[in-house]
Formats: sequence, structure tokens, C-alpha cells
Amino acid sequence: MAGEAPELNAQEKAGKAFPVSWDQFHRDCRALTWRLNEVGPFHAVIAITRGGLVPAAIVARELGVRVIDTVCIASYDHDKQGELQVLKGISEQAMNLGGGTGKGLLIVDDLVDTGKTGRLVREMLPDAHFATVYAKPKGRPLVDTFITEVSQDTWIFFPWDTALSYHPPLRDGAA
Ligand SMILES: O=P(O)(O)OC[C@H]1O[C@H](OP(=O)(O)OP(=O)(O)O)[C@H](O)[C@@H]1O
Ligand SMILES: Nc1nc2[nH]cnc2c(=O)[nH]1
Ligand SMILES: [Mg+2]
Repeated sequence: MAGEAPELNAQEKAGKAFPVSWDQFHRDCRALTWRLNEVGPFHAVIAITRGGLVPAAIVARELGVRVIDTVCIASYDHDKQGELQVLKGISEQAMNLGGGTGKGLLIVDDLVDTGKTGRLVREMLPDAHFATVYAKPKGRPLVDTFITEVSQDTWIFFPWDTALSYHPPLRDGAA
């Protein structure tokens, strides 16, 4: 309707961009593993897909964990958060490894933002250790271990969502 402000998506609300390269992401995952190595050992890694798959692979490789399960949750359609949908739950086998409460299991995701996704998985596995590579202030209290905190108004761009492209010189008006 004329005169009404258009609804902003999460990325527009965030404003600041924080692009992460593959190299940087790998380094940050390794740094995360150094911290997790003090906390483990873990019987299995539970990746929150899809964003948790890449860090879970790197962390599991470094920690020598061979059992990896997924909990498949969708909430953002690109940058708009909707209702959380659990598309696949944690397997019975992984549940049993964690004694039904997640003890000795490591949940991995790429980031926490509002904390909604993390909260839901924590409810499924209350005794598990929850690690993310990046954390925003709203979600941070849910995470046991993370590497880098970014402000709530930052949008993180992951290497699997981005591509190299031409950037005009500053003098031509580039931000
Ligand atoms: O703390 P929250 O506000 O819940 O946001 C964090 C979640 O959002 C992203 O997942 P997304 O739902 O975009 O799905 P994807 O991992 O498949 O990209 C990210 O990978 C986290 O899982
Ligand atoms: N890529 C990306 N996905 C998100 N989902 C929730 N917050 C973010 C973010 O900052 N970046
Ligand atoms: Mg995700």
C-alpha cells in the first residue's frame, strides 16, 4: 500500500555485512576445535543442517569423531525467518549414544542469531555440548563454545552462499 514502509528482511535489518572466506572459515573451525578438545571426548557430532554440515565435518575430523548425525531444521528462506520446521530428527542410534539426554554428544552449527534454532535442538538434547563458529548476542547464552561474536546487526555471508564478483573502485561510488 502507498506510504507504508516495506517490510525489511533479516539481512536488511542486519545492515552490516561480514563476508567469510573458505580459508577464514576453516581457520575459525580449527580454532573452535582447539577449545572443544578441552571439553570432550564426544561419542558423536550432531550437525544442524544445512549450515552445521561444513563445520561439523571439520570439527569431527580434528577431534577424530567418526559418528556424525544430522538434525534437519529450516527456518530462514534465504534471509527471512519463518516458523521452525524439523525436517528430520536425531537418529535413535545417536540418541542412545547420548543416553537419551545428549550427554557426551556435540551439537555443531555455523552460527546462532536469535537462538531459536539452537533452543529447539537443546530441548531435544539438554545435556549435549552446543558449539557454533559465530554467535550474535541474542543467541549467545545458548551456546557453550563459540569462536567469534558479531553484533546483532551484522549479517554473516558464508563461502558456500557467495561467489567472487567484480567490485567497483571506491572513487566510482562503491561503499
Ligand atoms: O539463531 P537463529 O535465528 O535460529 O538462526 C540460526 C540458524 O539460521 C541458519 O539456518 P537456516 O534456517 O538459514 O538454514 P540452513 O542452515 O539450511 O541455511 C543458521 O545456519 C542457523 O542454523
Ligand atoms: N548466512 C546467514 N544466515 C543466517 N541465519 C541467521 N542469521 C544469519 C546470518 O547472519 N547469516
Ligand atoms: Mg542452519
